[in-house]
Amino acid sequence: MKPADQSRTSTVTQVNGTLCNGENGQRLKKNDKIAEIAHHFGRIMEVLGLDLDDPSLKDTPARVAKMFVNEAFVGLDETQFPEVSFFDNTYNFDEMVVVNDISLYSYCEHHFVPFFGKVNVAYFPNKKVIGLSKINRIVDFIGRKPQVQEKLTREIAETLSVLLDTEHVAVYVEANHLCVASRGIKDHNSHTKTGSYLGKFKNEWTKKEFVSTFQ
Ligand SMILES: Nc1nc2c(ncn2[C@@H]2O[C@H](COP(=O)(O)OP(=O)(O)OP(=O)(O)O)[C@@H](O)[C@H]2O)c(=O)[nH]1
Ligand SMILES: [Zn+2]
Repeated sequence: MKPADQSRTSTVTQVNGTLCNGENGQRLKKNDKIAEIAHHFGRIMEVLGLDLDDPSLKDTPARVAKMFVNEAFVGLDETQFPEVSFFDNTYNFDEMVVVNDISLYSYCEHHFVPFFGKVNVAYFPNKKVIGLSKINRIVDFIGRKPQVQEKLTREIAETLSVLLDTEHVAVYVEANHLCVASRGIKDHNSHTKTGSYLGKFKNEWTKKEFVSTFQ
């Protein structure tokens, strides 16, 4: 099941048989998106004074465009949301399930440079239990688009809440932002921590039990 199946999310539009994100007027097929981005990225390189005839640089515009659409920003295309397998909670497990240290790669929407780190997720199962690796896949997918850490944290929590049909979800993200570390203030020691606590996790004791698994 994909969250696009749920009423909560749907910015997807069908264009010429291909599903694209329609929110920003980007009603293009995937290959047209790649061609368009390659054209504009090539222009950026030219404006910067780079030689597009250099054998090492000539394929860079197309390479970057493919990377943006298929990898770095694939999370903008909801049709690529990972397939998720569920299992009936026949054993009636109603304790906290925690997954720690999920790898995260994302992009700052202000500077278009990466931020990356770790995500911790917990939930109380309702009628469904999710395959463990699927939580990592969902975090990876939601990470792969330009955004701020606060929005990312909340989106992971809300998506899991819908998919798992439980209001009891917690997400904690710790990340290093290259826009802070490699430019601007150039502070490579600081990192940013954000949490989203839904349902029972608003209770201080429950939140503490979750936080104690990684701090
Ligand atoms: N709240 C939040 N801010 C972010 C995130 N990623 C980047 N930023 C901040 O977005 C802000 C953009 O500020 P601006 O003043 O417009 O940009 P800037 O002149 O490049 O700012 P400096 O980074 O301070 O050089 C910066 O303070 C960034 O640190 C994020 O995930 N969450
Ligand atoms: Zn930034």
